[in-house]
Amino acid sequence: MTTVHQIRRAQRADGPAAVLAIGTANPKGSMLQDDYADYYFRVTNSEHHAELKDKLKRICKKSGIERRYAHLDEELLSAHPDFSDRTLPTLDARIDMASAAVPELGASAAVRAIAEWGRPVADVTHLVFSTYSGGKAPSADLRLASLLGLRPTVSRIILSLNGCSGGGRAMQLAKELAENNRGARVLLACCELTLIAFYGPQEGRLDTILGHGIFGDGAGAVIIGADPVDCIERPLFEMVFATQTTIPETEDEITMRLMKGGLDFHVSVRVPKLLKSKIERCLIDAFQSIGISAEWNDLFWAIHPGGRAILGQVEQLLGLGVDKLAASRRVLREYGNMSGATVIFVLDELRRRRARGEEVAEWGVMMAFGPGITIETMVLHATSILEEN
Ligand SMILES: CC(=O)CC(=O)SCCNC(=O)CCNC(=O)[C@H](O)C(C)(C)COP(=O)(O)OP(=O)(O)OC[C@H]1O[C@@H](n2cnc3c(N)ncnc32)[C@H](O)[C@@H]1OP(=O)(O)O
Repeated sequence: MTTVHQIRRAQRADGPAAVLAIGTANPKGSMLQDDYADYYFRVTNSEHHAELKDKLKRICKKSGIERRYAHLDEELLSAHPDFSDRTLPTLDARIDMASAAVPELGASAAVRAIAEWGRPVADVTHLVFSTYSGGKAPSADLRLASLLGLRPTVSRIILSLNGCSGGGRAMQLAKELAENNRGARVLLACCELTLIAFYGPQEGRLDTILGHGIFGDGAGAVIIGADPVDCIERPLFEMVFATQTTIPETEDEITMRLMKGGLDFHVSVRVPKLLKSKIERCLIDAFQSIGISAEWNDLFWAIHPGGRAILGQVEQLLGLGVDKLAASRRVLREYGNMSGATVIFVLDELRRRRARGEEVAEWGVMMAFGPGITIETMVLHATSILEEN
């Protein structure tokens, strides 16, 4: 007679979950960071806030960002001039706009990931969708499933308001799903559109200036599964170990709240230093848990580029060589902080570097940070197949 234990074993995958394909997408509209302060103060009719404009110019200059993408362009803003005033009730209109645009951009990224994966869309068993830009049910996950033609039995999960740790959280969840369900193929999509949180400047609200200076729009999609099918699926990164850590008593340091005028957010100036105080502990604990002793400079790094200062603090703390955070820096430079989607772009950049023959270590770490303050840490192993892609 078959035992429950045998059934359980048969239900689980044999090997670790792996990233099998990656796709990314951005809205068509983009802007050079050098032009952003002039644009923002002009379209929000805020030229009279001259000091705030100067501050935004300073932040843009020091941000390490060259270009950012946004769905909300001047044409859409002229149809919704009330978006510029955070005291007006615009949440309904923003949610309507996001409900269409978030799954559409997510689908663009997912189509690329699925094409690279090489298997039919009907083989997707689970969908994990993460966004801070939604606010209604059924959510973007259902619309995305319909846009892609996923099977009606696909198991859907929506993660909401995880902020910049959303991509890391979704990756860990997808790993658990893939390893605990033999044959599962998880489509992870993370799409963040700033239209939910775009409004004019206000005296005394300096985090509004910071946010408008660094956040951008983007979507990342990943196919995750264990026990890859020979000759069809090509694992890029094996997902070896994952943890989540919360820094105690920091719940007020990064916050988001849906208000009648859109998503209100706060990012304290202490964030880079608070992260610096905890990151090495997370890394030591992660590597000790799997019995690997790691020299930080012998790893590859996929750190969420939340801001130039965060990358600087991590680099200094860990004594990293000058090129170790190059993938994160490049993504920050070319797209800005796309919140939860950003780490997916960094993984994509790392595998491209390796495909071009640049040296990428065998073992590495992905880290993402969000409200909590939450630190998502995942130890990754780059497979040899990566070199042949
Ligand atoms: C949303 C999520 O869930 C997760 C996230 O990713 S949250 C976002 C995380 N990102 C951050 O916290 C940004 C980290 N900060 C940085 O990268 C850098 O400080 C920066 C690019 C903003 C500025 O670069 P810098 O080298 O520090 O320059 P610095 O001269 O010290 O600062 C420039 C200005 O930015 C201001 N500034 C820095 N951090 C700020 C913050 N959190 N809020 C408001 N203003 C801020 C400074 O006060 C300074 O203002 P003045 O010019 O008026 O003095």
